[in-house]
Amino acid sequence: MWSSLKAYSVPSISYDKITEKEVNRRVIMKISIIGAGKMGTAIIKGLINNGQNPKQILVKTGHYENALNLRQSLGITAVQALSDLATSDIYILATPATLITKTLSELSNINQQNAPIISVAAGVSFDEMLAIYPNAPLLRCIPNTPVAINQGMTSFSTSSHLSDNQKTLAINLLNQLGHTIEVPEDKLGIAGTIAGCSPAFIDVFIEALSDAAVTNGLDRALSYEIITEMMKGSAALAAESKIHPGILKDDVTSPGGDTIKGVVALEKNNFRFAVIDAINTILQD
Ligand SMILES: NC(=O)C1=CN([C@@H]2O[C@H](COP(=O)(O)OP(=O)(O)OC[C@H]3O[C@@H](n4cnc5c(N)ncnc54)[C@H](O)[C@@H]3O)[C@@H](O)[C@H]2O)C=CC1
Ligand SMILES: O=C(O)[C@@H]1CCC=N1
Repeated sequence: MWSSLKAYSVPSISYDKITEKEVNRRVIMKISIIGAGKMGTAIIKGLINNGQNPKQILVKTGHYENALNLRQSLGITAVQALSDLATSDIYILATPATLITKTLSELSNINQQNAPIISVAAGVSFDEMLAIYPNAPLLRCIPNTPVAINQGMTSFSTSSHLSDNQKTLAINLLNQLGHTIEVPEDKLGIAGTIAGCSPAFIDVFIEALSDAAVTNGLDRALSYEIITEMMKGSAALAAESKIHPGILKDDVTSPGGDTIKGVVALEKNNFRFAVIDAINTILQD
């Protein structure tokens, strides 16, 4: 059922449907999440959805009440102080970027097991973090909100202070959330932007297509179903066939037909440039 502006929820796991492969991928380690807003919560949902025991997910939020609410809804373990996370196997920093260095400074005093630290903060470099916590076993990544349903696209970079075992542990965790790609740190900004920010552009596009559908008399919920199925299929066709998008577009545009008229109208309205400009504007920041 399509809801307009309501929070989504991830369906709970049906254990009888879990395959052997999934069982093997299930993790039992203690995961600490520091900051559980939109991204932290999406990661928690993805991990639980993949079979992680929620009690083994320790969550520290800015306001303890938020962690308690997550305990109520997702069954995680809420903690009050960073010092409660001393024996974690892995840390995920998902606070606003402005709080990352302060959090790392505190973490440097409590990370008893020298556990790997994953930062999801956009724009906070290894140099900035290592200046605060020298030799920290860091992995930087930019996930996107579909990690909540294990269909995320996460780009990541690793610091030289991450051992092979620490790297494996961290990447195994990210792999539970969907597709992952390692990139050099100087490419993390652009890779993270096109995957991390663009879900919002896609959502605006879905909304706009739906508005057009409703303008032309189609039921709102039906339009969302048609649009999202169309997007899934189009993305899958491009991903699986690896055919150039220009050729896939040509396949849809029948000579003298409807689609080319729509494509021309998009070009008239600078559709391509609007998209390129959106990404460039983000990166200019
Ligand atoms: N939202 C997204 O799609 C993506 C977000 N990110 C990154 O994730 C991070 C968080 O972004 P959002 O979740 O969107 O923001 P948000 O504002 O929803 O979440 C931030 C959370 O940090 C918590 N927090 C504040 N002070 C804290 C403290 N002292 N200790 C622990 N938690 C504290 C806040 O209560 C809040 O829940 C940012 O660094 C952002 O760059 C990265 C990729 C995608
Ligand atoms: O808007 C932001 O800053 C974060 C980073 C990527 C997606 N959301």
